[in-house]
Amino acid sequence: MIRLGIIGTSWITAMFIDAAMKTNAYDLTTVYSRSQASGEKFLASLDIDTDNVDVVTTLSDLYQSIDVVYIASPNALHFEQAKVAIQSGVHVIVEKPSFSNPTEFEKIESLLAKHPDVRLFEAARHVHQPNFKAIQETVAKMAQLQGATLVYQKYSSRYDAYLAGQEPNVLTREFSAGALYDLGVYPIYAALAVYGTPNAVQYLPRLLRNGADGSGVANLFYDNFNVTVIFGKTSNSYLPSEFYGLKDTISVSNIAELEKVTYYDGEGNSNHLGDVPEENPMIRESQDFANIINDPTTNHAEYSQWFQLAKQVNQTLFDLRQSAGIEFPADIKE
Ligand SMILES: NC(=O)C1=CN([C@@H]2O[C@H](COP(=O)(O)OP(=O)(O)OC[C@H]3O[C@@H](n4cnc5c(N)ncnc54)[C@H](OP(=O)(O)O)[C@@H]3O)[C@@H](O)[C@H]2O)C=CC1
Ligand SMILES: O=C1CO[C@H](CO)[C@@H](O)[C@@H]1O
Repeated sequence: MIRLGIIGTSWITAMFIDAAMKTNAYDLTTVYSRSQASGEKFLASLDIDTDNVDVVTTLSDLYQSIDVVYIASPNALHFEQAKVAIQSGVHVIVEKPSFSNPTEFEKIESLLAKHPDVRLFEAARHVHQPNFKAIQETVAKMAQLQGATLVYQKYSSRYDAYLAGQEPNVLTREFSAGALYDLGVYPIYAALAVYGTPNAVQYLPRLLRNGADGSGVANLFYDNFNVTVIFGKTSNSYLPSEFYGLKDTISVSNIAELEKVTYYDGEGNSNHLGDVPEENPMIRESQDFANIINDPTTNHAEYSQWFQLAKQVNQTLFDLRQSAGIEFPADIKE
């Protein structure tokens, strides 16, 4: 069993733990929280046997007792927490977006080179779903690609707090957040996983009063087509995403959740691709990561592919941000 520790005690961590337990590959051993009380409260909220789980409040206590850490803290904290994990010989599963900028990513890559037995995964759950593989395989068969329109726009419960005058982490540049890094990362990941790295990018954001982006439209320019990406945290969209061949189209109900994937041929006849996803969308990624931790040699090519994709996404998010003049304090810390 892989000894799992976690950082971050919000709902997404509970979902990851549920997924990890369902794979039967992990054993939750340690919860890290800034406060003992909130760590214990989180532990008590889990629907699993937690008798042998410790709550700790320092990273050194966390990292001495685990094989892998799942990091779901605000984005700007990922770098330091992952760095110390790697230095401690602990594998890392870091939530999207993994790091604030390419400088942080490259520092992590250099550190990993000094710790060759340690693996780092970005938790981009959608690209591990069978329905995502169905999209990739179908696009690969399409004649004369014409690009895509990808949408992920979801009203943030934290936008209520913002409107009431507060500064929730996910809507601030201080925590390397905003619409592009929080939600845009899903369609950007999808575009790069399907089409590779774009030649050029452009981002037109709508900024909040604090300079973070609340919503926006991005364009990714490839040799023969463009990908338009629409995302935001200030309203809900029910538009599907689409990938275009010359006459045929793949329509996806939601590019992050991938509940329904439909193929339309040139005459408009449709058929469903893939399957109904599991209720917990993190099961596939946690299983994929466990396979690599348990057998790093056999699964090395797959690991390298994901790592390179994570690196390209990190660079693309940064380039998009640069094109819009959005700076994060983490860029200055470089
Ligand atoms: N894959 C997915 O579907 C999702 C992924 N995410 C990702 O998970 C990560 C966390 O997001 P989210 O839960 O919204 O983040 P939050 O702002 O809610 O913070 C998460 C946790 O981090 C700790 N924390 C909060 N503020 C601070 C701070 N100022 N300093 C240090 N620690 C802090 C808290 O844990 P404690 O108090 O116990 O220390 C908190 O529970 C992000 O990277 C996000 O992108 C988020 C939602 C869904
Ligand atoms: O990845 C994510 C998916 O949805 C959440 C909100 O519902 C986001 O805030 C989050 O970061």
